Amino acid sequence: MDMAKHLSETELSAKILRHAVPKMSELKVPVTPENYAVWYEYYKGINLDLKRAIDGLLSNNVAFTPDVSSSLYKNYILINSPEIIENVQLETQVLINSLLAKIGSLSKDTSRFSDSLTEFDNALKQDPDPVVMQKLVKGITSELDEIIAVNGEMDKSLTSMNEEVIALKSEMVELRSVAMTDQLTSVNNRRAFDKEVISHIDSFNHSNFDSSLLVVDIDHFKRFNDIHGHLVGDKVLAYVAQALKNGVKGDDFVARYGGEEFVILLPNTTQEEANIVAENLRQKIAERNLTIGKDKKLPLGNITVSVGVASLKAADDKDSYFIRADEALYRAKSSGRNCVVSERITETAI
Ligand SMILES: Nc1nc2c(ncn2[C@@H]2O[C@H](COP(=O)(O)OP(=O)(O)OP(=O)(O)O)[C@@H](O)[C@H]2O)c(=O)[nH]1
Repeated sequence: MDMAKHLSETELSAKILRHAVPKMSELKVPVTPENYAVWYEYYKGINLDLKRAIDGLLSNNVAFTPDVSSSLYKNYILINSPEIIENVQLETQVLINSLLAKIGSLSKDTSRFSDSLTEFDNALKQDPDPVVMQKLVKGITSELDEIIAVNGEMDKSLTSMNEEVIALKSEMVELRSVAMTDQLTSVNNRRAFDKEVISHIDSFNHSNFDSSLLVVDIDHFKRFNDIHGHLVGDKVLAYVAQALKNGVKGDDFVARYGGEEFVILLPNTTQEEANIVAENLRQKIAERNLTIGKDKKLPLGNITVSVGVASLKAADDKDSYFIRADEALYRAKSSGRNCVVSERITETAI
């Protein structure tokens, strides 16, 4: 085989090492620099006389005794290419260094293997004792097996860690949604609104767009509680929340601000457009005659809401924005309820 073709020096050294060391071990040839030089040259395929000699020995099943090895070294290496020993040592060191660099990036489980390689590298530099070299090669082989096994385990634990992370992520998403949802009405809660309005104002400051805010309050809600009890009051709250949610677009953000008060953030909506949205919501809720009881025969009467509208201004923060809409709501209540009032005090309907 001619390994010298198409390979870089390091690739070639690695390839030769992978063939030479097991073969030497199989033939019980100690891994000394001299012996390794012989087998390195054999697998490199350039020293044709040496190749012929070894192939002849192999096909005749001749044992590679120390004498046989020594005469191969003297007759085919020392005579033909005495510089080969130095080259082999150099190339082997280059190979070991590149292996060390690769292993350095793996886990600490492989650090023992890296220590063994360093030891092997040092031994090579110091004209080593064959017995020590053989022991080192054996050690490296068995540690390599161990690393392969450890890496298999590592793969498994990485997979299960990955699964745990995915499960944890979905739990986090669920928890986040519970933390941001009003349990009674299933719309966003006050905390979610505060977060949303802050990021909304932040985007507004970066790229000026229209934004409007509705504050919606159920009229005389106390009466529902007083006449029908808190449980019916809760149902009315849930009904109004869903009516608001169903009455706006996907980008609009409906939240229960507290008690019987809701807020709706309308991105890309002018105040005039917001007035129309608010008026539509008010009408839809007012039109419906709610009934309660087992067979839904007990009339609950009409539910009405009052709405305050404000539009976002450059100097606004979340509080000033809300306060202007809430002041408009206060005026709507003062004007007789069941109406929409914008911050410019333009009443649109009763
Ligand atoms: N059932 C129920 N009632 C609530 C809840 N939160 C607040 N309330 C009640 O909502 C009522 C609000 O009453 P008020 O603030 O006087 O307002 P109102 O009766 O709606 O009157 P106006 O807003 O002036 O039209 C109070 O009776 C609160 O107890 C809730 O989660 N469930």
